[in-house]
Amino acid sequence: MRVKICGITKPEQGVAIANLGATALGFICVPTSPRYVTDLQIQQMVQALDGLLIDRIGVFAHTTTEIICQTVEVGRLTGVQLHGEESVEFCDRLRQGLPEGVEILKAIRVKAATDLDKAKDYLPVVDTLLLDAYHPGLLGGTGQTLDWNLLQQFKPGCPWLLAGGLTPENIQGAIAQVKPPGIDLSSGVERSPGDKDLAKVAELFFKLKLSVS
Ligand SMILES: O=C(O)c1ccccc1NCC(=O)[C@H](O)[C@H](O)COP(=O)(O)O
Repeated sequence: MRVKICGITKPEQGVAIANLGATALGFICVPTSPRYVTDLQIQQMVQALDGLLIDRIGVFAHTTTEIICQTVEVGRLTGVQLHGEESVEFCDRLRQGLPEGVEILKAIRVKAATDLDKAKDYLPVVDTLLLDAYHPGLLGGTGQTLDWNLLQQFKPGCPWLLAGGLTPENIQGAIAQVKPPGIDLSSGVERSPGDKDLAKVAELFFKLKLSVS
């Protein structure tokens, strides 16, 4: 299963989380976030990951394709997550500007079943969908779960990640109920915003092993 841990701000925590079994790390490139990191910080964190096989995803919202492409280059990112209200056309334009092979993930903040229909519009222009909880004042990292009952029939025809309020405590229930191909966690494995709790990350991977065995 794909496991993305998002909101990494410290090189040593990124390396430790990669070694615990994460398949992707997320770096928040949204200046209003308490987990925001600059291009240079991403560069240093990615350098510390050299030799480790792990996806490196920049998380953006409401910015320009030029800024995204620059961060991808400076930070040697393997993927870009769009976490705002980016349109299908924007994703298409971004694809033209990105180097070949860079993954595009589109986050959909799910308030109602109609949001899942909207998700399908992005299929021609993105590689992966990420379903997150809707919050009126925050874009992400909210610690809130979405209504998993809405996802019983969600089979978009592309890879997707379940996000929103996942923790070592609720992860087994989420997997049993939703059966997502991948998961994304941030605040559920943190001491404070941007400061990951490695004991919680280890507990997460322990619970995941129990879920698949
Ligand atoms: O995490 C943030 O601070 C953030 C800010 C602005 C846009 C996106 C953001 N996070 C995106 C993520 O992928 C989080 O992992 C996702 O929202 C789940 O967060 P959580 O509910 O805390 O597990």
